[in-house]
Amino acid sequence: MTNPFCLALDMKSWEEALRLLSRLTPKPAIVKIGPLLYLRESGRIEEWFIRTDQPVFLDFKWHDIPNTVAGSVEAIPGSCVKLLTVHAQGGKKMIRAARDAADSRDASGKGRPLVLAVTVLTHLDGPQLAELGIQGRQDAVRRLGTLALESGADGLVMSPGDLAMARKEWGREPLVVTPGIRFPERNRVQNDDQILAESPENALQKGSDLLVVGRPILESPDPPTSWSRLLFSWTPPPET
Ligand SMILES: O=C(O)c1cc(=O)[nH]c(=O)n1[C@@H]1O[C@H](COP(=O)(O)O)[C@@H](O)[C@H]1O
Repeated sequence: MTNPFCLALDMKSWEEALRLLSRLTPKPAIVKIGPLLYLRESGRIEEWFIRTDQPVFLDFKWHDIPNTVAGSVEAIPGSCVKLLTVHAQGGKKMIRAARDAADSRDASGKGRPLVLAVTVLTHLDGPQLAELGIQGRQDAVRRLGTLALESGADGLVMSPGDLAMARKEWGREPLVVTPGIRFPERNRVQNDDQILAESPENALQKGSDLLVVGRPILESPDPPTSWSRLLFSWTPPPET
């Protein structure tokens, strides 16, 4: 990765997405495309997938029976998708099916997307988790994360508030991706649903490998300046 930043393209039009991307320097290491944009612009996105060399994080958070998830991974067009998501709650067999399908893409020359397992969604607070029968967020992240890593997931998605526990539990090795990033000095986004959000500085310091950032850039009155602010939070490693 050229930098530890993923831009979530959660907008309604593909033109808007391309226009925003063209204004950002340096480019995000990877751009995230999920249902919000894909379902509106699937035709153009699929064409772009075939010809782009921009790394893509395809975020459909699959949570289905193993056969359906494997078939969905196989169906991804082109070879630009480097990261994809499944829900850890889909269970061992589903995660393994996603990983096997990712491996078989590699065998057929399409490259191997890394399979990320979403542990506990970053909007779920204590009362909502209790309604789901889950007592204790970090305990659930630990349990689901271990299950996912043992089932072939390459990495985990979690809130930055879970990072300290994650690095203690699994060490530096697994790839950990964190949405829920907010600039403390300009923390308001519309309908904000992230709990345990952290500044980019804190998330990096606590050991996040990839920060997923959407609305703080998309809703900024000046996206290039907000993007520079984000980049400024990161110290590139010394060149060897
Ligand atoms: O898998 C994800 O990317 C994801 C998992 C999660 O638990 N929480 C979460 O917010 N996300 C995604 O991360 C992005 C966060 O966007 P902002 O809250 O606008 O910065 C959105 O595209 C979400 O779909």
